[in-house]
Amino acid sequence: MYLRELHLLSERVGRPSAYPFNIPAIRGLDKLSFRSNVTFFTGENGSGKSTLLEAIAYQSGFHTGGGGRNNAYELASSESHLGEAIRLSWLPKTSQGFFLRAESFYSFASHVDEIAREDPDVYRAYGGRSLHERSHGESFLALFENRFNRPGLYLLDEPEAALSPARQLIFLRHIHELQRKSQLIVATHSPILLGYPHAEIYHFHESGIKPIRYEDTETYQITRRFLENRAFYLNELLEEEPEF
Ligand SMILES: Nc1ncnc2c1ncn2[C@@H]1O[C@H](COP(=O)(O)OP(=O)(O)OP(=O)(O)O)[C@@H](O)[C@H]1O
Repeated sequence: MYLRELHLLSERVGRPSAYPFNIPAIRGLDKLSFRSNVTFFTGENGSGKSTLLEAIAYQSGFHTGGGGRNNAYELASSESHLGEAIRLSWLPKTSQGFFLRAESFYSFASHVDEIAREDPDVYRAYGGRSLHERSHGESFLALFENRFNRPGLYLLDEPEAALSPARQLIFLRHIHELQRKSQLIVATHSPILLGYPHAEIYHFHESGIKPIRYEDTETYQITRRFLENRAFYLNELLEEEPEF
C-alpha cells in the first residue's frame, strides 16, 4: 500500500455553493482511510466519485486528463479545485502509477501514436501496435496487461465501461495480480468488479462517504433482484402508469 489517508483541508475549501464543494458526499468529507490494496468507490451517478478520483490524481502528480506522471500530452490537464484542498498521507510515497479515465482513453491512445512516430519501440509497452487498431475493450486490456505491471498507485474510473462481462472476469484476475505489489482505487458501477473479495468499498452518498458491504450496495441489490425476478421488475417498470 502507498496511499494511507486523505484529508480535506477545511481552510482551503472554496465556495460551498459551487462545484466541487456543493457535492453532498464531498461536503461531508473530513478524512478517508485506505486500508486495503484495492478500494472501490461506488454510488449513484453524479455522487462525486470521479471528482474525488481526479483530485487524488492531481495531488499524486498524475496528469489529470489521464496517464502517468510523464504523460504531459495535449489533452487539457484540468485544474482541480478539490485537488488543491486535500492532503494525502503516504507510506511509502510513490510517484509511479496511472490515472485511467474512460472518456480520455482515445486521446491517450493518440498520444501514444504520436510518440511512436519518433520511437516505434514505445508500442512495446502497449502490446506491439497502436491502441487505435483494437476495439475499445481490447485496447483497454492491452494497456492493462502491458503497462500496468510496475508497483505504484493505479486510479481507474469505470474501467468496466469497455469490457464485456467475460472480460471483466479476466480483468478481476489482473486486479488480483496487480494488487500484490500495487494499490488500486477504482470507481465502478460493475457488480462483477465490486465483487472482488479483498477490497474495501466506499459508498458515495448524500450523507458522506462510508464503508459498505458488497451485498449492501445498490449495484449488487438491483442487479440481483433484476436477475432473480426480471418479469416482475419489468412489469413494474414498463406497465405501471408513471407518477408525475
Ligand atoms: N467541471 C464541472 N463543473 C461543474 N460541475 C461538475 C463538473 N464535473 C462534474 N460536475 C458535477 O459534479 C457532480 C459529481 O460529478 P462526478 O463526475 O464526480 O460524479 P460520479 O459519481 O463520478 O458520476 P458517474 O457515476 O456518473 O460517473 C455531478 O453533479 C456533476 O454534474
